[in-house]
Amino acid sequence: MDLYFIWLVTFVAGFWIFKKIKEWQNLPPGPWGLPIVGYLPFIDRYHPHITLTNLSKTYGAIYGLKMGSIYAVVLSDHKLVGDTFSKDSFSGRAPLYLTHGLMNGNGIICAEGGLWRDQRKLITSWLKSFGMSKHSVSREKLEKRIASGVYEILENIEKTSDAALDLPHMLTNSLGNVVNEIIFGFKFPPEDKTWQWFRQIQEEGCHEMGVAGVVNFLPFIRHVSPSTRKTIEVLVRGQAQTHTLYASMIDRRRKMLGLEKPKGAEYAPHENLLKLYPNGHIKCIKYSKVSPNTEHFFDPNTLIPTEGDCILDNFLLEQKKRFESGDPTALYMRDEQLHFLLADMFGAGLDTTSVTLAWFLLYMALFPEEQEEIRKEILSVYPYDDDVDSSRLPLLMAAICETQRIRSIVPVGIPHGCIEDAYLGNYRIPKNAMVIPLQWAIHMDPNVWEEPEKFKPRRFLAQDGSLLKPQEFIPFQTGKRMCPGDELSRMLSCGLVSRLFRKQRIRLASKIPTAEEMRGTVGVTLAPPPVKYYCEPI
Ligand code: HEM
Repeated sequence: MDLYFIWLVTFVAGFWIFKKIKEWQNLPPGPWGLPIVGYLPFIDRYHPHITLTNLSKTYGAIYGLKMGSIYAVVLSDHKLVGDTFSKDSFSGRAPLYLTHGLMNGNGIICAEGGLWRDQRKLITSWLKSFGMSKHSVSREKLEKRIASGVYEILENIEKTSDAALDLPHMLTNSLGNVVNEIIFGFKFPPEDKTWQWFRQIQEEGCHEMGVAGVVNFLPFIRHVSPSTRKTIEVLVRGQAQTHTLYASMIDRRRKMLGLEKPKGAEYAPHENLLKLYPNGHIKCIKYSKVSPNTEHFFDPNTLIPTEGDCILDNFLLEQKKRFESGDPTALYMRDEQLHFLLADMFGAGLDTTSVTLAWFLLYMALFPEEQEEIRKEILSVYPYDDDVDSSRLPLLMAAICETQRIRSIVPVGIPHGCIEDAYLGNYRIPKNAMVIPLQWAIHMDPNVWEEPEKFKPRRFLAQDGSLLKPQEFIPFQTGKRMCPGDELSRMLSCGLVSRLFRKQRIRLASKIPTAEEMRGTVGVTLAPPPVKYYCEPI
């Protein structure tokens, strides 16, 4: 009996070890790491995309490595990214602490499964109906909204003659109001304190999320590192603060539409936030890791409501419909989800577009001859100040594409999560693996792009002068979760730059950034060095 038992245990253990070795053998190749932390200590904290790109030169277009508690698979070939991200198995999000832990799978960026599919369908169709598709009837209306935001910037520039301007900051403020109209249905008044506060929370949040990178992979770090604990505190409080602002916008927009909050849609913190200050004012506190906390009171009635369609109204109307009809998917339309969705749309839409434009302005100031050529194109196609169509300005669009290639604003890409055990070719990808589409490696591959470190907008032009879209160019990624705001961002960038360049010539007021500064600063996005500009009227 004893012998039989020993034999059975040995057999089961042997089988288990054999199975594990087989599984391990089928994983993609990759570097060894240390126990617990994996390869994390060897990744350049400030330029992780460079370390990962260098590894792809050793291990190939697909490799795997342990990053703390997470197994990551890195893809550095556009075709592999396309094939992988078109599969349902890879449509999840990586189980990172900051995304899963802080967002709880709410919103759209961190959502998965039924919630994600439902919200993505809604967002895509709403964006289209607002004019964000090439042949939409409402496109003209959207162009006009964008134009009005741009005039605000131009007026501000004209007012500040001869001064060195923080142009990216000015652009973000005005662009932000266009995005605010589309998402919330409100604009902030010019120079509004609460708008600055809201932007600062967003900017510091984006920066801190990058800095806190390691906590994503080793969540226990927050219990031992006071600095990481403080970062998380700032992020959590910042989130609560912005939710206060959303709560007041939701309340006001609901009243404007004459809607009641459906029973079952309540979000407890929302109710409490609005009860805090009976006169309806909001206490806006700015928690910071780098400066003392500040506070001010905000009267939501100062927000300027807009006429056009917005995501918030569409959500509220859909919410009413689903709750009234007893649709089981009403579950996806609760106020809690709405708060996270608004935050996602604002963050995804504004930060990405303004960082892209900030890099673009910098390259335009560094390459004045390209700036002149682009201006010539704008003035020849649109001699009068008309609504602009990006397809008629190929050189301008080529320069924007080249900016997005040479400085991928999300250089490691936005990772996906593997929702079930799956295979890529012969490699086994385990459930919960993080799949990284390494944009930097793809956009800087010398086998695809000649002299990849050189800024050459014309690489995006065909011989007949039309705009080329090489398949290796994936700033918005590809597949099931591809950015739904790509067309909006093109419309915003083109609408803004074409009007700015027709009126102003820009040049650097700060000293030329060093090669090191031109590498950018990694947060959620790769930010350019902060520089100022002179604008000279044409
Ligand atoms: C230059 C500007 C932009 C860039 C480079 C960019 C890039 C990206 C990337 C790389 C992703 C991840 C896609 C994936 O997971 O496979 C993404 C997702 C997303 N983007 Fe953008 N984006 C930009 C502008 C916008 C704008 C203007 C909006 C809308 C207002 C927007 C809304 C979103 C949303 C909602 C998602 C999440 C999609 C999902 O998880 O299903 N983005 N974006």
